[in-house]
Amino acid sequence: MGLLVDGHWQDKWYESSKDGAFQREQAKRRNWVTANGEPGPSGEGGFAAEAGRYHLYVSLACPWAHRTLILRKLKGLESLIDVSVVSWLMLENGWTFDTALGSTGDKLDGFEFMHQRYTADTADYTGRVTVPVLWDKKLKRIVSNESAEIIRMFNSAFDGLTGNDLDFYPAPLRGEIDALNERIYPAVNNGVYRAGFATSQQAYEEAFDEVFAELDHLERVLGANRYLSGEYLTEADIRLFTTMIRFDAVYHGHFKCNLRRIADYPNLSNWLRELYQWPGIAETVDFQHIKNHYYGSHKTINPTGVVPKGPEQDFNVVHDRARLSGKGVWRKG
Ligand SMILES: N[C@@H](CCC(=O)N[C@@H](CS)C(=O)NCC(=O)O)C(=O)O
Repeated sequence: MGLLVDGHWQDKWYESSKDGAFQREQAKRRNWVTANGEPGPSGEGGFAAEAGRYHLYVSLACPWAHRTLILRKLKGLESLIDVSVVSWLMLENGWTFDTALGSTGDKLDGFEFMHQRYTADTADYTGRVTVPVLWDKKLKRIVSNESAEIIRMFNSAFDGLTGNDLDFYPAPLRGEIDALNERIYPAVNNGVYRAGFATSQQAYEEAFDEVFAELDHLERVLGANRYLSGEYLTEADIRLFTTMIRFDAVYHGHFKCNLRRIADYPNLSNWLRELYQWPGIAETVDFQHIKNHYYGSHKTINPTGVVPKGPEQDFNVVHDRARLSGKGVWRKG
């Protein structure tokens, strides 16, 4: 674990604030691929949607990268946007490339380290070296290293090439989806990390309480709604899914979020199984990478690197969500 300073790699664990709270760095590359190359909501223009032009770097362990893999799959982008999968192990060199356990190596340049991808973008880059990264092979630049924005690009920019009309961020539901994301990101997606990476009792307990208060709330929401925003499955569900699928296997133990398991929440666990069984989603889930990465890479939390064998889980068990009315994914047009 480390970061680049003026283009040089430094091995350094996260610095928590004075009160022991974990702080996640803001993503620094925020351009957008758009249908015709016009600028998106942030960054510069010049990134037009083209088949084969962009390459996605992911870790199968990482919940943020996982979102992008799911949207790539559900939006039919697999033949247009190829993927490199980093090693599950992240130690003193940060994310590295190998070809063990389904990792692919760096398919573009055969780099050894992910930080080389960042310095290929900017020779004197300063900041953390995170995944996912969307790379432009034509301009040899990072388009974006912000998953929340990469999934929005995938939702629309390539539609003219794929003909895929599924909409995970439909205009009439945007207010509701934004409100869900604004609650769920700090309390749950990042909340489990704030609990796990806290270096003081107080910071841990605050994060822990927020995680479970929000899960209790979501359990009630999913008692009345088939999906988070109602009858349609949206990006809000996908963003929550990648945290929920990891919860009982890693966040409950490794990040000490152990008040309850997701399996103990009837609505959340049935909703989780429905999403897991959604055509295409299970193929994006890799528990070997997930468990090995967290337990093996965070030596400050688990110095031995020993990976627990359990829990026993079967996400293919039938779910009960058809009792609530649902319309699947919104279609454009
Ligand atoms: N804002 C980013 C966060 C990505 C992120 O923090 N990824 C983690 C992996 S789960 C990472 O690469 N961490 C390496 C580091 O912070 O040094 C996004 O959502 O895309």
